[in-house]
Amino acid sequence: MVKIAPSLLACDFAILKEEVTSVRESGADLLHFDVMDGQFVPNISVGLPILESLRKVTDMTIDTHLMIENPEQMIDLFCEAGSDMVSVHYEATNHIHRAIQQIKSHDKLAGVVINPGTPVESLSQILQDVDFVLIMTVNPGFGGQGFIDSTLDKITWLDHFRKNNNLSFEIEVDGGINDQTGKLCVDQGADILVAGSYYFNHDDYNEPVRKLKGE
Ligand SMILES: O=C(CO)[C@H](O)[C@H](O)COP(=O)(O)O
Ligand SMILES: [Co+2]
Repeated sequence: MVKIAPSLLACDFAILKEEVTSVRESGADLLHFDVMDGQFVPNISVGLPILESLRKVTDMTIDTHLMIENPEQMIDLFCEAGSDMVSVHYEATNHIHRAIQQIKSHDKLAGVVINPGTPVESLSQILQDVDFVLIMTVNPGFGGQGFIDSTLDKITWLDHFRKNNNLSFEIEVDGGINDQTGKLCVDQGADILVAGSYYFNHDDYNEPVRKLKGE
């Protein structure tokens, strides 16, 4: 069964605790936490103080997506602040193995992310070492953008790669996910669907979870 990860970027931060309670009750599986530094992406979002507060009010798995330059400088802090999963962009570091090992040294699940313009084959040397791969299906930096169809082939490629090499990393997708694009991704082998605007635009959060899970 596919896992659903609402992206808190689209929630109402003024009532974060209530939002997180509603997300849990909706049957979602993970909390996706987007960190933007204004350098790697042209936007700034939330950081360590919000993550620490979030950790205090939920036992849900927190999936931290670091859209920041030089992630090695911040990985320890984001692990210690309460993340359960941390992903770093392949494009943001010259030393992806070091960054992945740094996350794992905290006993956290480690993921690598690629932008829509980055070929998925670039990941072939790191796939043995990661717990999950995050395929960006929009250019990162903003919620509410349209799904880029050409990213679907990357999911297919990853699904074949893991089967052919007996690997068990999960495939997560992020950006422009709704019930239709979500189904396309799941059909290609995606295991985790991140949904921001589609999820939080519903009055009843049970509905997007049901639809994204194809129920
Ligand atoms: O990483 C992200 C943006 O860079 C977000 O997770 C993503 O955009 C979710 O928002 P939406 O579902 O509205 O596209
Ligand atoms: Co994200």
